[in-house]
Amino acid sequence: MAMNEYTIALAGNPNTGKSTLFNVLTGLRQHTGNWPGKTVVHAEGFFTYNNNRYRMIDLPGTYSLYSNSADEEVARDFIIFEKPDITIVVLDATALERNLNLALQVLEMTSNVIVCVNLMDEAKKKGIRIDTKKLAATLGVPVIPISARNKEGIDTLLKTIDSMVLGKIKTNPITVRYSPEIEQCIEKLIPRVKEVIGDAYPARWVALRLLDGDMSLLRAFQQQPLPSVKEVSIYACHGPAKSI
Ligand SMILES: Nc1nc2c(ncn2[C@@H]2O[C@H](COP(=O)(O)OP(=O)(O)OP(=O)(O)O)[C@@H](O)[C@H]2O)c(=O)[nH]1
Ligand SMILES: [Mg+2]
Repeated sequence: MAMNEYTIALAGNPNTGKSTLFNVLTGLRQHTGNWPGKTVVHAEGFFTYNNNRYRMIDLPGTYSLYSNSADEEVARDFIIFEKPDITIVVLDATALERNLNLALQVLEMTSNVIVCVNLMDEAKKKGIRIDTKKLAATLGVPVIPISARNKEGIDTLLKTIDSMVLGKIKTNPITVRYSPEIEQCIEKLIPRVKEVIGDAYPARWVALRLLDGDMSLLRAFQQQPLPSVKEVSIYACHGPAKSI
């Protein structure tokens, strides 16, 4: 029987152990180091588990997925346009608050997310305790504590990946709510966004990016085989125009 192939993207802040996890899962030797910005373009590797084949993409480490740098655009475009079956967000257990920012951004983009809280060994040494069950309930996606360097938690991660691609795990990602003014704009924009780009992209996230004036995202959309997104951008900048 032919194996199904699924794509998994690894996202996270710089230096959280993404490449270390990539190497553990794929058996490859993607270069790792303890300084930020190591993975510049994404690397690809493969592994099989429970009769499924997985293509892993090690995305560059970023603090956000707006359009501040080439790295952020690479990571953003992969998640939005390549639509990985699963995005694993790798967090540093010793800097959870800062790292969760990126996790929330990914959860606005896709619901197929597994959060890995890495460097649990370091957190333990520092006396940091993390209630991963509570975090999972709050975020609405699985949260797995791991130590990639010590290969701890990998079995649970693999089982969770397997359950997710088989549809046995239904996620319910938290929705970040903004000020009433912004929420009103989002509400107005969403139907227009859906009209232009259809259901293939997360409309709420696109609306938010438009409200932020993210021209780089518009350019990325214009390179996709889609109707022009000009109308939506005009709407985002000036409110409802007569011609729309
Ligand atoms: N103590 C400990 N160190 C880890 C663990 N996982 C990774 N590291 C170390 O953290 C450093 C960064 O790891 P990388 O895998 O290069 O991190 P990265 O997220 O790929 O970094 P960028 O590509 O720059 O975004 C390396 O020195 C790793 O050995 C872990 O579970 N525990
Ligand atoms: Mg890396």
